[in-house]
Amino acid sequence: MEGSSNKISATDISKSDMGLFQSKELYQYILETSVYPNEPEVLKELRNITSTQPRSHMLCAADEGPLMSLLLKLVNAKKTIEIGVYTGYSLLLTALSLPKDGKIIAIDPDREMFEVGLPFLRKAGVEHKVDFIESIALPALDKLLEDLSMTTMEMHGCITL
Ligand SMILES: C[S@@+](CC[C@H](N)C(=O)[O-])C[C@H]1O[C@@H](n2cnc3c(N)ncnc32)[C@H](O)[C@@H]1O
Repeated sequence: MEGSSNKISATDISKSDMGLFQSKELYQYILETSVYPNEPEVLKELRNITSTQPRSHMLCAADEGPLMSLLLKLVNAKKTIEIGVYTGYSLLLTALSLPKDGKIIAIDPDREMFEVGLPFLRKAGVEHKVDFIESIALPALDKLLEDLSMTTMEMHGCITL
């Protein structure tokens, strides 16, 4: 659609950030009347701490949380992989949305930022669901696949230990 009037120009960037709403006022209204009042306290605390950290623009938007949580519950997710943790807002949100025996493999090369959010995972009582891997994603995913095929071979009796 090159040249079409639907193309987003640099000056429209902030408008495009509003997604479907296309109005800062409406977006603000939805945040204040629906999103923030329903955001669990521990997520609110993590959001506030994260706003004092370097690169806090990377934090996931508050209105993405309820949608992610709904989708995780709809598909009855038990195991997830989080690629790109930062301080762990979406990680904590996922951990709160999974059942008690749910598991998350969380991958990020930046352990320092993960540790900013770790006390909030503990406070919410969901730390046991998270297995943090300090790495960039691709080699960590390759290793997970390798381990999975080893386990499958063991299950089928291809390897004797
Ligand atoms: C946009 S932030 C993630 C936001 C986070 N999900 C949240 O809810 O706040 C991106 C993160 O990806 C990490 N990252 C960058 N390159 C990566 C890679 N190749 N593999 C895994 N994580 C990576 C960065 O260290 C950073 O913490």
